[in-house]
Amino acid sequence: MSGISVAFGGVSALSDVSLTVEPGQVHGLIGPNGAGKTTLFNVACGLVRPSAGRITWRGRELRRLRPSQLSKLGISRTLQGVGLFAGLTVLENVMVGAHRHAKAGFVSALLALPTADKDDRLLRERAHAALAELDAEGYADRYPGSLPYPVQKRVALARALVADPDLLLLDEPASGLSEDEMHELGELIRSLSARMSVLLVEHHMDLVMRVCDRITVLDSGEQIAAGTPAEVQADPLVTEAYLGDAVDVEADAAELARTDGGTHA
Ligand SMILES: Nc1ncnc2c1ncn2[C@@H]1O[C@H](COP(=O)(O)OP(=O)(O)OP(=O)(O)O)[C@@H](O)[C@H]1O
Repeated sequence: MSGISVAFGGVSALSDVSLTVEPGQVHGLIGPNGAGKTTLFNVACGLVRPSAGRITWRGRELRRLRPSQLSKLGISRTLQGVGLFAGLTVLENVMVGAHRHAKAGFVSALLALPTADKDDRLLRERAHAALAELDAEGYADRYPGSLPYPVQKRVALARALVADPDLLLLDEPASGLSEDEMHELGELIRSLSARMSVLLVEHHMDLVMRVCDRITVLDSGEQIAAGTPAEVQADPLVTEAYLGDAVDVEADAAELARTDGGTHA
């Protein structure tokens, strides 16, 4: 993505931001609250159309990227939250992610049309394998709503991985996870980079610093730094941006303490 700008109702959310995810690398996107991370992620997914800038994928410019094109392009994503279909089993949810590999298409496979038998078997095999990789195969026949949140997140990741993407877009995959689960997620993301590129939007700084090859830092819609984890950590602009955020949080807490909200906190 290069020179990306986005404005919501005339208010600038991103201004001239450029970011390249190199093949086989994990690229982190960080920044304080409201920095524009989700907006840039949504541009990469085709959910937000930039007012300026270019999106290029494998040397070809994507003029009107739509979310529905992503899987054909070899791009998978997980969004904040989990977004699983409540009425489908875990296995069926993951099969939805594999549909680009089915000749007859997922719908005919789900309806078990005779021509789709072979596809159906292949889809199931792929989905089982993806669940096994995420250590979630035991939940294949369960419905998402009955599962703990961290397991739902693993299923959502399996659904993204089953398509065997070349680029995986992850929006806050560690939210709601325990320390141990986050550690496992870090190992998984590192191992994935052997077969795909990853764009990782994440608040947990230790995870980002551990797994990323390169990091882009946004603040108030502008790119303030980019480089290796060590370079970014040593950049005074980055420290300043995060300190500003910490001061804001402290000021918010002080404000809250002065109001009724504080007495009930
Ligand atoms: N749909 C929208 N309509 C109007 N303004 C928006 C919209 N989405 C985001 N914004 C604004 O754009 C700016 C960037 O928001 P964004 O959610 O991308 O930041 P972020 O870095 O992901 O923040 P956080 O870490 O809090 O999730 C913010 O000022 C936000 O209020």
